[in-house]
Amino acid sequence: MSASIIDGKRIAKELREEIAGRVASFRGEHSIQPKLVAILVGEDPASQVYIRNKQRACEQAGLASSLIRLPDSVSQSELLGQIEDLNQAPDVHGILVQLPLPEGISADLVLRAIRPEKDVDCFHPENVGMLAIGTPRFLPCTPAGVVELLKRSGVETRGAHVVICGRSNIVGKPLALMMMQKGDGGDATVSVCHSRSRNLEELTRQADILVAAVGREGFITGSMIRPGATVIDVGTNRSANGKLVGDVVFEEAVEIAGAITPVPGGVGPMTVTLLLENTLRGARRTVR
Ligand SMILES: Nc1nc(=O)c2c([nH]1)NC[C@@H]1CN(c3ccc(C(=O)N[C@@H](CCC(=O)O)C(=O)O)cc3)C=[N+]21
Repeated sequence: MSASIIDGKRIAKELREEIAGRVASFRGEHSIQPKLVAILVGEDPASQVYIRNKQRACEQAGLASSLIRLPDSVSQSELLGQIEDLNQAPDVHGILVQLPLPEGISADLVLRAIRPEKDVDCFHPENVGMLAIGTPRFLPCTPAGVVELLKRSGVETRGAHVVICGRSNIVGKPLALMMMQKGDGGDATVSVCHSRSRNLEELTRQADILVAAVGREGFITGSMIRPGATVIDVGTNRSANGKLVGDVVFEEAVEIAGAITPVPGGVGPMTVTLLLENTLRGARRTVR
């Protein structure tokens, strides 16, 4: 048996074209070009890939984007000053500060400094709170990308047991919130596993949908997957040979799963696409 491959690249392209259409009509109606500004501190290689793809995607969808590069040595207060300028700028609708940040800068403080109405990552505590109570302002890009990918590949989440490996604030935790929510793309029974979980394999084998969001190459092996399950690989790890790899041992998993996302070409392109959607949403707010 061999799993069907969920083509994130193709699905992201489809969604991107839809967004481009909506951006065009928004621009026509309001004469405003939605704009995203990303701040990159230092030279994190994973962030470089993300930034490159983001810039290109913005261009293709008709969004304005710019990148502010700051040196590793930048002080926290300088960074906060930059953010405040962007908070005030009327032509900026989305602000994204690339993570991880260098030592000596508090990510917590920085993320709180971003004006919640421009927080296209959905990392600000106010936006996380709104998501948690079911009245989201933005949907966080990677979790929303996962939900959209499942929806568009016909994987039913309603009543399904979703097992998420990883409890980060960026992926595991918000994805759990979204998938347990009432309604379309949600209504799942959600379990969240992490490094302290006992009998991990016993838990993952119960999954109808298994999400790997651990950040460790080779973490999910074939024996952890129930035959026929859908496997979503959120990992973006840099392998020893320089290649981008996920958390799942793909060659094993593809023989057991019913459907599986590859890395690259799975969740990654969806993350970038949902960022475009959020930037448009940020711009919409200013005309309402
Ligand atoms: N504030 C913040 N928000 C983030 O969402 C965030 C971040 N910081 N820091 C870095 C990580 C990493 N990340 C990726 C997103 C897309 C791809 C992506 O497009 N991957 C493609 C392309 C791979 C390639 O071009 O080689 C793929 O998997 O097919 C990769 C990595 C977002 N992150």
